Amino acid sequence: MTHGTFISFEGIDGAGKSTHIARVAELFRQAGRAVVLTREPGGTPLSEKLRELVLHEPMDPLTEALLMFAARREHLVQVIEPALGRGDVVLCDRFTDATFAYQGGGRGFDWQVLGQLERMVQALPDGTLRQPDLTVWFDLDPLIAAERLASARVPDKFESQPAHFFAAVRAGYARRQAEKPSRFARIDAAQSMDAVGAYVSRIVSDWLQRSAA
Ligand SMILES: Nc1ncnc2c1ncn2[C@@H]1O[C@H](COP(=O)(O)OP(=O)(O)O)[C@@H](O)[C@H]1O
Ligand SMILES: Cc1cn([C@H]2C[C@H](O)[C@@H](COP(=O)(O)OP(=O)(O)O)O2)c(=O)[nH]c1=O
Repeated sequence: MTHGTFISFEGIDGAGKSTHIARVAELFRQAGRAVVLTREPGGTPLSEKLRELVLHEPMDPLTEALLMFAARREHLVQVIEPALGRGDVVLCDRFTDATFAYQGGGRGFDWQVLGQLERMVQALPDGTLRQPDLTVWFDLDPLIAAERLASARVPDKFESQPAHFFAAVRAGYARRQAEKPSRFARIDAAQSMDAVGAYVSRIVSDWLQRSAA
């Protein structure tokens, strides 16, 4: 079966993911690859409806985690798996690491239960687990992220959380990286936009070279 390339982009709100994803898409297109640019929660009409709910309605932490995974399941089946089957590059603004970081780290929801949901939702027919081939983690001090966001946009439910919530989310990402170090590329997102952009490009170029070898 053809297998494309699946890259996720992670980090606390305001770390700079959205700024750099379009540039990564361009790099792959220049290399002749078809690119699917998508996001979570979201990426299908139903998942986008679920996104509206989870980003704006207060709810119980289990309900929140289940809706994230429900949106993900739909996204996997409708968009991600077909694209990988065609051999495309899927660039996803957040994936399951965000659930571990936000619902696990930030909200304190049980890490093992999240692992069970992950195995249920991301199981492939051959019994393996769908995971990104590469996860680019924009790591940033929550105080710097808050300064950036203050002048950037109206905050949603998550973005209105206090700095200690984002410190816990950041710790959640660090825990995920420690569990799967080979999948993660950590970027010091406190650097200038140009420096971060150059580093992201280098990571992706290395990836292109490796996948062409
Ligand atoms: N390296 C950087 N230095 C300073 N400001 C940045 C940097 N990267 C992004 N920004 C700004 O910070 C804000 C949040 O960036 P964004 O890419 O939307 O973050 P995210 O998608 O991770 O939430 C935007 O106004 C963006 O222009
Ligand atoms: C995918 C995912 C996102 N989120 C949160 C993180 C973000 O605050 C929010 C939406 O992410 P994002 O698309 O990065 O927001 P924006 O478009 O405003 O940059 O959803 C979770 O809490 N759990 C998840 O599993």
